[in-house]
Amino acid sequence: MHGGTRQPPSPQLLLQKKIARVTQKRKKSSAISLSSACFRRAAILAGHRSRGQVRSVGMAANSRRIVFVTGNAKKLEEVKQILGAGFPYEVVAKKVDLPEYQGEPDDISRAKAREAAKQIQGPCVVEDTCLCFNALGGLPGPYIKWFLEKIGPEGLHRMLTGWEDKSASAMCTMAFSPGGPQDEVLLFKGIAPGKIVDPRGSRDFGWDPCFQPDGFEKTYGEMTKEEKHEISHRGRAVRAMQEHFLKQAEQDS
Ligand SMILES: O=P(O)(O)OP(=O)(O)OP(=O)(O)OC[C@H]1O[C@@H](n2cnc3c(O)ncnc32)[C@H](O)[C@@H]1O
Ligand SMILES: [Mg+2]
Repeated sequence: MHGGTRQPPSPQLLLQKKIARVTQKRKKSSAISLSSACFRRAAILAGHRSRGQVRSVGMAANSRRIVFVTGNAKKLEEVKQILGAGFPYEVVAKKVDLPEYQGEPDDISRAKAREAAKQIQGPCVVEDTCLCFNALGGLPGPYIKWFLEKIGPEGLHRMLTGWEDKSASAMCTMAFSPGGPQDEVLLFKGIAPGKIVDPRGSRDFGWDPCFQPDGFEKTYGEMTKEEKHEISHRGRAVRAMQEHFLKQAEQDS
């Protein structure tokens, strides 16, 4: 027996329990596919569609699947790892090179999701990642891809020579489009504060070796995937999206 003070269950544990509950319910219900119900529900909530109109959109979506549109294999790998085996939908990847939009991160994510939905002709999820340097007023932000491509992780670190403030934040925005051009896009965000350091660790994925999250002595590049996902921008955003879909699935089952 312990002395009475019980730790509250962690958000991760609560999420796992929810996944188990929804998966169990899904097994019991053969009448309707959860993913189509989920997509319909999201479209009803998000768009301005009647249940009848939405039914056809839901049915067009492949049953029990969420289409994740990205041109980046590493992102896909991480999203699948974060969702884990317990997620009641199969994540299907569609490799499409989407335009790199300019502007504010939320607007970019919405435009990207709408374009992806147009190209694949149905509901889908996209994600956009920003790396924002506080000394530079948030830049490179959504343009990090080009900076990384041209100057690499060393160059990103060197960009802050002359600035005392090395702090930065990594931001991931997952965006779900129910499929229609006028449908509202749902956004799920995850932010990880940290700092830009001289690169250390694996160079397997983007700017991982030069980003050290707050509270850790390791860069993303030095962390195991599990360590990274626990606290990363993507881990946070994907779990927020996962909670949303599980809630919808629970309500619809
Ligand atoms: O097709 P999409 O999904 O847009 O894939 P992308 O590679 O073009 O991705 P972004 O437009 O979101 O640009 C983000 C850049 O940051 C990199 N990146 C994204 N997530 C990262 C992470 O967790 N760790 C390190 N680098 C990352 C990625 O490789 C890109 O160079
Ligand atoms: Mg991109």
